[in-house]
Amino acid sequence: MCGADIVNAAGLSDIAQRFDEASGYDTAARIQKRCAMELADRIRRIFCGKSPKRILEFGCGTGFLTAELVRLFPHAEIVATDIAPGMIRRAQSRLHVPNVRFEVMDAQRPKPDGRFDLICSSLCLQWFTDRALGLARLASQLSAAGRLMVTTLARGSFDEWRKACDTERVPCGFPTYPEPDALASDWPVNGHGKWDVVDLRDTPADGMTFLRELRDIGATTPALHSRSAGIALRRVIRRFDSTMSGVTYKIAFGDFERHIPKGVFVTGTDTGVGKTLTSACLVRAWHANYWKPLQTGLAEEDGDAPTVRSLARLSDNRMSPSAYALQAPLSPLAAAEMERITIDPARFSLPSCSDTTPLVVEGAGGLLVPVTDDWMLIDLIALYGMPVVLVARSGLGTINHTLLSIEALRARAIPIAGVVLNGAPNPGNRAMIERFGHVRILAEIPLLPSLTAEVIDERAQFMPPPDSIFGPDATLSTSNSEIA
Ligand SMILES: Nc1ncnc2c1ncn2[C@@H]1O[C@H](COP(=O)(O)OP(=O)(O)OP(=O)(O)O)[C@@H](O)[C@H]1O
Ligand SMILES: C[C@H](N)[C@H](N)CCCCCC(=O)O
Ligand SMILES: [Mg+2]
Repeated sequence: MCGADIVNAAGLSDIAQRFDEASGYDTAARIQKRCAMELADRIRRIFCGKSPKRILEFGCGTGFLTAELVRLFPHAEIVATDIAPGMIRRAQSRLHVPNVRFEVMDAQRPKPDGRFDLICSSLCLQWFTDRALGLARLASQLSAAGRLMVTTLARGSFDEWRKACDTERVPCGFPTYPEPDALASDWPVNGHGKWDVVDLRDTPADGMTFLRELRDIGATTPALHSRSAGIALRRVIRRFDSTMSGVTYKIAFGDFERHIPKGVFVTGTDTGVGKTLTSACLVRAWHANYWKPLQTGLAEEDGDAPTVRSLARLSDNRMSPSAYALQAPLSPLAAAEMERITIDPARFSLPSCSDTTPLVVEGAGGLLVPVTDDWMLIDLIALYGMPVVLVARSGLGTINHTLLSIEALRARAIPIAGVVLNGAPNPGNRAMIERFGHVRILAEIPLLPSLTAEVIDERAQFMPPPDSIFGPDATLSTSNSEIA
């Protein structure tokens, strides 16, 4: 049950309130139970004997799937969430096990909570108002090869009811559920997903029972029970009862696996801090490809890609065009608004890269730079999951900026490869950042007399070897305690 929309006096969204009041859920939810069991069996087969360490379930309802997860993975840490507090209370009353933590959460805005090896949900996704964005946010919390496994309603669900409504020329009141192709296009860009649709038949006693049971599970939509629909509804029920023998649920089973490409995301404590310079050095040192997904300020400059191409002597086939190339020297959101463009953050597919050719991605400005009304640059970094190279000035003021940036990255469990200090060497600041940031200083770039390809050739020799970032003994900083 998900989907923050209109919020009532109790602070519950409209959808949350309906599920909060769905008192008869368990008895009416025959299909929900069958879906949860089938999804659990698919999860069992995918993990075949191995147990995910951390599991996030969203839209847990009264805990059908949660109970199966506990049975399958008794030693996993399970975080079971739902947008409706009433559902959480019922699930908690059903499941008293130490390895399950129940939380009220809107799955469309999942709160950062580390990495999960499995994120799963049964019959909740259909309540998302923006499925692609919601899935991208959830997939950002998957571990390196983590799985996102869900069920949702697909086109053709309740067609028997729709036909009765069409015959009686009455609006059917159900949303138009997506075709499998539409579902497929909503998979996040940080991995590979597939869907398959299974028909589940349900045989409620009659049309009135069908509607009442939908209400009992909180799954109805306002149009079905508005006053004015009363008379017309009785005609539809008569039509349904006289022509139909049951209801089909087209259940789409989704299975998505995260893939973290071999590369780094170069971000900084600020704009103008040396991200492009560092990117050019890394590209040169690693023979890497380069991408600048979000470029602004083209009214005043050529942009970072041409700069990296020239400084790192990069051929065109080693670069990809920016997803958005904007004129104003502003944040991507502000620059896009000036051009009446809406940035779609869930569709930034990474350019191809390979194990032999890593990818260097450069951000725009610092971490909390707005890209859309509810998507920051740091969310893009979390989505890709690549280790971060944080570029910071070397001089006074950098300790605060750098530790704040590290704190923001840690809060989202984004791995940090290390910090590049740019400017006149400052051993004191370096020591403070290492000591309080628990990060490696990957390189120090002094003030350079000029920026040429020859200077970059020379500086590239001081960059860390790729194996120290991507190899089996890579030391990425993932927590304040130590360099993992
Ligand atoms: N160590 C250095 N020595 C000399 N010039 C430098 C040095 N570092 C950066 N610069 C210059 O400072 C300016 C900003 O550097 P750069 O473009 O790399 O910053 P950035 O973080 O990529 O900025 P943006 O946020 O716009 O992408 C550039 O003109 C660059 O040539
Ligand atoms: C224009 C500039 N060079 C970058 N491309 C964009 C920097 C955005 C910074 C937003 C901010 O933190 O105030
Ligand atoms: Mg730059």
